[in-house]
Amino acid sequence: MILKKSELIDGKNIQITGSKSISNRLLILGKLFGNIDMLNLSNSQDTTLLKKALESDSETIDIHHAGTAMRFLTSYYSIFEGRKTILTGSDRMKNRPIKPLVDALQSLGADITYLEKEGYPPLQIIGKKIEKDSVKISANVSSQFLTSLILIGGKLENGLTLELEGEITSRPYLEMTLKILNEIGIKSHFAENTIEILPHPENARIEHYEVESDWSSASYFYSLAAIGRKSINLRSYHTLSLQGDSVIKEIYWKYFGINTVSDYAENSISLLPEPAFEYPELIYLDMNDCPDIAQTLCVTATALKIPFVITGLHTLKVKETDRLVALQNELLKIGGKTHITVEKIESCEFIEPEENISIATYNDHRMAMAFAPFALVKELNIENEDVVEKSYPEFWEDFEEVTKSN
Ligand SMILES: O=C(O)C1=C[C@@H](OP(=O)(O)O)[C@@H](O)[C@H](O)C1
Ligand SMILES: C=C(OP(=O)(O)O)C(=O)O
Repeated sequence: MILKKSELIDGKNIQITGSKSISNRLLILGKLFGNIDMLNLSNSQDTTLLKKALESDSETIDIHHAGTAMRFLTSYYSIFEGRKTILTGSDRMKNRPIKPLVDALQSLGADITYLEKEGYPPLQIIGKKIEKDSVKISANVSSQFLTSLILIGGKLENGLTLELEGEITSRPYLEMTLKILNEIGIKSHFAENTIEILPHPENARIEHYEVESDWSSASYFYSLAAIGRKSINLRSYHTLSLQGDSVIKEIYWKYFGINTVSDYAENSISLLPEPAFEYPELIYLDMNDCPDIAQTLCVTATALKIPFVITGLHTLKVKETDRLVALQNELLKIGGKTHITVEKIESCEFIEPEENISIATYNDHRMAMAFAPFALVKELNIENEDVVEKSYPEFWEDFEEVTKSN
């Protein structure tokens, strides 16, 4: 899809649907502890796939590229007594690790077999009653493994205690899980390297839940506002968010002068660029807590030619693609020479963008959405633009709504 050189239109309103992470947690919890009537559920493909899986009686469940669905369903089917499930996904999913989660579940007594490569999907899972109540699990590969166990913890007779090994990655996602549990009445304790989930008290549940909109999706509008220096209004956002990616407010204020002003009555926020903002000489950030917005930030900084050093990114290698390599390849096309390590990306030099820019997207929705705002600088092609549907199916309509080509 060619994005012509564009400018931002001032003051447009965009409604983004519910957080994919919150929606996916609620879908699993609803199945385990009683149906939850959800407002503003995410319309992402990942959430739709999870919802369909939970409604399906088929033996084979294919969750395509949906990482959280893959991980959350592994524990869910492990305790689904009497159900045999073949849980599989896309080729990429078959190369995204799941061993720490499967090891933990097996040591709790679950019956899980690898059907192809050891340590990776597809899995055969025979659901059974889990009697044990404590397990060790490595916490530095993906927080989704821990969330998966936490979600079923309250369903086990004696609850579940997790002993986390190694550094904890993507921590706000764990805190989100525990806060949602608390909202439905399941108590937990998280101190140092131990997470304890108490058994679910009988009858505790929530019937209705209004999901706040997705902050990772909002990040692309922060990037547009930062590059285009015009305002955008987004709904439905609250000042207090369960999502770690809401830190985008602070990051884009500090480094790009984008002020986030909330309208409480409307549940909306306005992104207002500070006039005459002085850009920093260097952006130095650890994004271990918010890995999904790293691509957004790297593109904004490159578009504005602000040098950056971003650390804490070791999980990017095992997401929809190796995001560090993908970023390095594609940033070069828009004029950003970078150096990458296993957990870091830093800019080295800004050069002229290519004459005919064509951004490869590597089956990764966030590559497409993160690079789109560069159209405010120069025309570019986004290859396989449909990838956005994984998290934000109407992204291109919304992008068109706030921009006009010139
Ligand atoms: O729990 C979640 O909803 C998520 C956790 C994060 O994954 P990792 O913990 O693997 O970094 C994040 O990248 C993903 O998009 C959603
Ligand atoms: C990493 C992501 O998703 P998942 O791991 O759930 O596939 C994402 O949405 O950026």
